Amino acid sequence: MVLKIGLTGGIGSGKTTVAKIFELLGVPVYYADSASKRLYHTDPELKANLKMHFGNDIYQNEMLDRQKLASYVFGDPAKLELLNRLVHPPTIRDAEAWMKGQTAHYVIKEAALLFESGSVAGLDYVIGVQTPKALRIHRVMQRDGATREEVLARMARQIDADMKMRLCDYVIQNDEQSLIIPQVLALHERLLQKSLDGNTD
Ligand SMILES: Nc1ncnc2c1ncn2[C@@H]1O[C@H](COP(=O)(O)OP(=O)(O)OP(=O)(O)O)[C@@H](O)[C@H]1O
Repeated sequence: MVLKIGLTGGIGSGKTTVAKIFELLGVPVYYADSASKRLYHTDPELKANLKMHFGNDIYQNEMLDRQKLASYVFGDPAKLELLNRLVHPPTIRDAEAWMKGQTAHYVIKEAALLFESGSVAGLDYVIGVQTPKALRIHRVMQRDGATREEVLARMARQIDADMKMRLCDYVIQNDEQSLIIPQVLALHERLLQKSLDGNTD
């Protein structure tokens, strides 16, 4: 059976880095964030909803003006929540359609807001990537050229990373003392076995 696996973690925890290692092992990975960016342009219902709630001018020649949309939701939790409520359902549907077409032993859906969006429903297991907050802040500042305050503001919009880890079935440690490749390999073997056994317990 094709197991459906979620992969999540706090901002900058290393979700994408871990997902790329699974991809090297031949595991198909759905990246929810980049999928939603595609759906902004390709999903007619989402486009209509965004125009209705945020104004026609967020699209210029049918291309989303991401900066304008970001400026509308920045610092406004209610508008950000509305945006998430509009974007998550089509992304969940898109992920489900993508998963149905896969034939691997297991597939991975990588999503920062796996629990917040409700998209955890329908998944067999969830893997969390756990990284100390100070290291996450440092890595995102380096990766994005962002200030500490900008990173902290992004983190404040997600549920606490440690709480997320308690909701996961498996946790990969991505601190400076741990190597992630052996952890991914060990998990890969376990998940292959579970798929072969038809086991989702
Ligand atoms: N084990 C590691 N050693 C060194 N650098 C790492 C490690 N894991 C991740 N990084 C780096 O930390 C940064 C954040 O990692 P990554 O982009 O994978 O995190 P993410 O959880 O996908 O982030 P976001 O939530 O912002 O999408 C990247 O620049 C990545 O190269």
